[in-house]
Amino acid sequence: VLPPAIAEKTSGIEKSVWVEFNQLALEVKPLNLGQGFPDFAAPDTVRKALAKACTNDTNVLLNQYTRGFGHPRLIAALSKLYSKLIGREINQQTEVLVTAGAYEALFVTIMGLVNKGDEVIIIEPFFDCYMPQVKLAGGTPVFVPLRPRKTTGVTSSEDWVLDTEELANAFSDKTKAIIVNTPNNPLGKVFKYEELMMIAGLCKKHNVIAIMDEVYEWMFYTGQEHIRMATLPDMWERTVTIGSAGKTFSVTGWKTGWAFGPAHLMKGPQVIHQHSVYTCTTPVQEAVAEGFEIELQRFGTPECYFKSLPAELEVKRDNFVKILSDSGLNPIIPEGGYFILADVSDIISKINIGGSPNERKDFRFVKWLSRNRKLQGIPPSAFYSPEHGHIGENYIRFCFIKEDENLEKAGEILRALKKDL
Ligand SMILES: Cc1ncc(COP(=O)(O)O)c(CNOCC(=O)O)c1O
Repeated sequence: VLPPAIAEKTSGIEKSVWVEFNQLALEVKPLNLGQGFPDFAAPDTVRKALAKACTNDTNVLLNQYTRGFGHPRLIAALSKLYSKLIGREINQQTEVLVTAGAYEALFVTIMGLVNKGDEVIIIEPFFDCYMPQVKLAGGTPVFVPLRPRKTTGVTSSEDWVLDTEELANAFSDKTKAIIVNTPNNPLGKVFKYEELMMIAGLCKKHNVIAIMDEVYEWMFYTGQEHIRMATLPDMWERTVTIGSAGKTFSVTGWKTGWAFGPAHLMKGPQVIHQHSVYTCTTPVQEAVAEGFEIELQRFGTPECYFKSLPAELEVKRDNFVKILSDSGLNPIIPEGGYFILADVSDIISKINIGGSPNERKDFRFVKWLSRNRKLQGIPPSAFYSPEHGHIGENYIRFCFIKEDENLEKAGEILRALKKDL
């Protein structure tokens, strides 16, 4: 008899939408508008910086271990950038932690702050790892969904709002933290000042920490602005902000992220980090640091990558909204991020998508579309709790940080599907 293997703490969190649908993509080889990464080259600034770091004959130690909480050059760049954005001096030694992607920043923050039995409020739709990470920390996730105020005609992520009473009722004396993702994946909602102030008020009233997932902080479109919770009155001391080099510089394969906040909130995450990943890749951190130094030089100009990328994405977004509308899918126009949800209930009602009845409609539809029309998205109900999955299951999520020709190809596939129905 073999010893009992998998740890009990993994029960209930075995599934991962990324594992399942990346496997499908490998099998089917569809046009993949599923997982969020660009299908075009990353900016030369950081690519050249990485090549230089790896092959630097004067500083050969760039291929060896660096400082555990973050490579000094990157910590300095992050502190300089965010001190400017937050409007306060961020201490390089105690208030910034570099991690293996924002994924790890979320993990060490939740593991480092949440005690067994603590409740953590998660606003839906949410980046799927929040729930399993809260459970691994022994916490209890409490879900509060954004709900659409408007579902007919052209809609926007702005139409998806929190019911303030429902949110207020979710707080209890056990609530330790609330996780807010703005700009939001998969909706693309950019939380407004008033919405963040409402959340901040509840955090202060119940002495709750705000864990802000801001990996899409530069990707907001005309008429929008990204407001940082840590800048709101009396919120610095109770906010941990999380960022991603993968999203900021379009290098998702580099798996480098960060968390920053007051020293008393960073201590726990640092302890978890030092006993798990301990230190992140040195040459990549060197290259990301150089990337930030370059962008800080030209900060605010149209050439700055933090401006040029969203400008390029907004054109892609508007083109893809038209492609979806022309194909009979009702898009929710995102205010930010690089994903778009489209209502597919009309299409689903006209085809036999098959699949097992205990699987949500959107999971079955995404598999059907990938296998039968070689176009892959992601099922949005994966970004909901089981009880609220019905809110997302009439949609499909597409990623539009893709070459224009690939977005056009997706349009051809979808228009052909509409014709066949
Ligand atoms: C909100 C959010 N937080 C955190 C992360 C993780 O960031 P990183 O890649 O830096 O670990 C991501 C990356 N998402 O990409 C997968 C997808 O949705 O297709 C994210 O969207």
